[in-house]
Amino acid sequence: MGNKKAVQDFRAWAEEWQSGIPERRAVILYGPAGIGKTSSAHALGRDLDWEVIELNASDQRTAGVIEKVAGSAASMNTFFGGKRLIILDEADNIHGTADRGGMRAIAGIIKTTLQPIVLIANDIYGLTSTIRNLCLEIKFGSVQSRSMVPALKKVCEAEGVYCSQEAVLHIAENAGGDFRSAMNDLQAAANGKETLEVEDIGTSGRDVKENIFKAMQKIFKSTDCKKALESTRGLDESPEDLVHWIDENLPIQYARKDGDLEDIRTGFEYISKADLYLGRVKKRQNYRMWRYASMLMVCGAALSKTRQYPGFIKYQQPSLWRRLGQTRSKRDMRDNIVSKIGEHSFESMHYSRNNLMGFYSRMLKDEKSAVEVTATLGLELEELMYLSGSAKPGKKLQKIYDEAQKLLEESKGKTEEPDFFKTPAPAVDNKQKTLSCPVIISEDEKGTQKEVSACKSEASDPQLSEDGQKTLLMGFNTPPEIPEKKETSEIKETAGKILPDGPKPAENNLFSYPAPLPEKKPVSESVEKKVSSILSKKKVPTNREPSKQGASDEASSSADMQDNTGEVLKKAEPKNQKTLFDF
Ligand SMILES: Nc1ncnc2c1ncn2[C@@H]1O[C@H](COP(=O)(O)OP(=O)(O)OP(=O)(O)O)[C@@H](O)[C@H]1O
Repeated sequence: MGNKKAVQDFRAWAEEWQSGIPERRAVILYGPAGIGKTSSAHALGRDLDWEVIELNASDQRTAGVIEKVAGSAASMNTFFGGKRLIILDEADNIHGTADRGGMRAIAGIIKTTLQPIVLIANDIYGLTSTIRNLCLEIKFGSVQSRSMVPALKKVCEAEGVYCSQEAVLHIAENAGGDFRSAMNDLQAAANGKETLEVEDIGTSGRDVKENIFKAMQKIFKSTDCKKALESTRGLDESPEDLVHWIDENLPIQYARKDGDLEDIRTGFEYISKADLYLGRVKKRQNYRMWRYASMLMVCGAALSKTRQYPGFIKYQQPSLWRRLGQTRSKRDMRDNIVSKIGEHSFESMHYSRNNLMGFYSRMLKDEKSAVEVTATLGLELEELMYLSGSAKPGKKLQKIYDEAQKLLEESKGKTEEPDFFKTPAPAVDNKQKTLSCPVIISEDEKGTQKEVSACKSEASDPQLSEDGQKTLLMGFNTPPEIPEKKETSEIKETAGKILPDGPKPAENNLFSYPAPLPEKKPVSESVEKKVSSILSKKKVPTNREPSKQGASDEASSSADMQDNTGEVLKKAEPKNQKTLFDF
């Protein structure tokens, strides 16, 4: 129903597929919701007897999923040689965290697909310009209410409900060009009825989008706060959207020829207070505070006028939304580049955007590094333009891009990164090996002692890569491997025999570790000092001999303490090792 021209173009594109591969392998059907875009795609598939595969917004549409489902469907022929129509519904919503990389994947598939692809979108600017350039764009318009009437009547007949002409007309007009809404309204109104009159619709009629304009009128033309609030209650707009409507239209409505801005100023003060509440709602997730926000924005705007503003005003949709829609593809492109940088540098999106993007952009200034950066990140020509800050894809950029593609072709199959980003392998010298592989004394079966490296031989050691590069694990002082059968005391003994130039093994003590502490005084000294100061104050014997005159309880406890400290002092060997006392 309706959209004749759009349907014709769509059909013509499909006919091209019947006889080969058309120049544009994919089509974008775009326009408002509920006007038959998805239905047209399915109808086309049925008319031409094509198999249909649909990926809609409820499916997770990451790059991986799209490549798996649409990619393989696009590159394989059907069993009987017919075509397979791939429908990507709500394609303008493929963004954000979950669908990251999805747009790139779609662009890649469109370039090489052997099967027709249909992208469906409400907002064409929600798609990247790369995708838009690859596709044929077909615009679908709202369905006119007079076109809806026969279709609604047909549905009534099929359902065995009598609908009066006025009732059907009323539903059609109320739908605002959205046939899905009209059908929903018809179903809601006719539910459980055999006849449907216009009065039945009055109560169940939907609050269509156009009502926002009526609500604007109530807010700006009257000073009745209650009525203004009521007009916003049944709207399909949350206070977060409504505030943009009021913000956009307040200065239009309260503009005065004499240039007096007082009413506008007062109105904006209320809007800003409402905005504070909206912020709190978001932060605390306390939606009860929406009522204060609504009250402030609606009543504030209505009561801020000091005089009446008669005459017709054409209320506007929030321009912020339009601007966001227009810049969305740019923001998407930036996020795509940032995600590639993040992937390459193992950094977050946030860090990559704020700290790294500038560096990568500078690397594009030198032609040689630009080719390598482009290849390594897998930049598209448009992304290259964005990152280099060029408005047009000049010859220089095109050359960089082409060379990067060549580089990628050449490195296909190789797993290595281009040299530019390769980390040079550190030289491995014998000294390093000695440090990381302590030598221990081990005894063979005959009781002969031998010096043995704690690490396995280089050739058989999995921690050493082929080119002799050290792995991460090797960089740390891992305690030497100890044969399982040995008792703990034996292990300690073996550990004690570690040669002086090798690192000391960590004692199995929660509070000690073998790292040298050069700037700190040796623990034992400080403990000794403390203890001797206590002892000198208490004047107690310095050994375990019992006091001849009978030591006081206090003194004996000090003696115990000294004894214990002696233990601690012993444990504190070697001197620079940290102990419990240090904490
Ligand atoms: N022009 C039309 N002719 C016939 N039926 C239509 C038309 N528009 C919408 N419908 C009916 O409305 C319902 C919704 O249509 P459809 O899903 O095709 O809309 P859409 O434009 O793809 O909307 P959205 O953008 O929300 O996906 C379908 O059940 C379809 O039968």
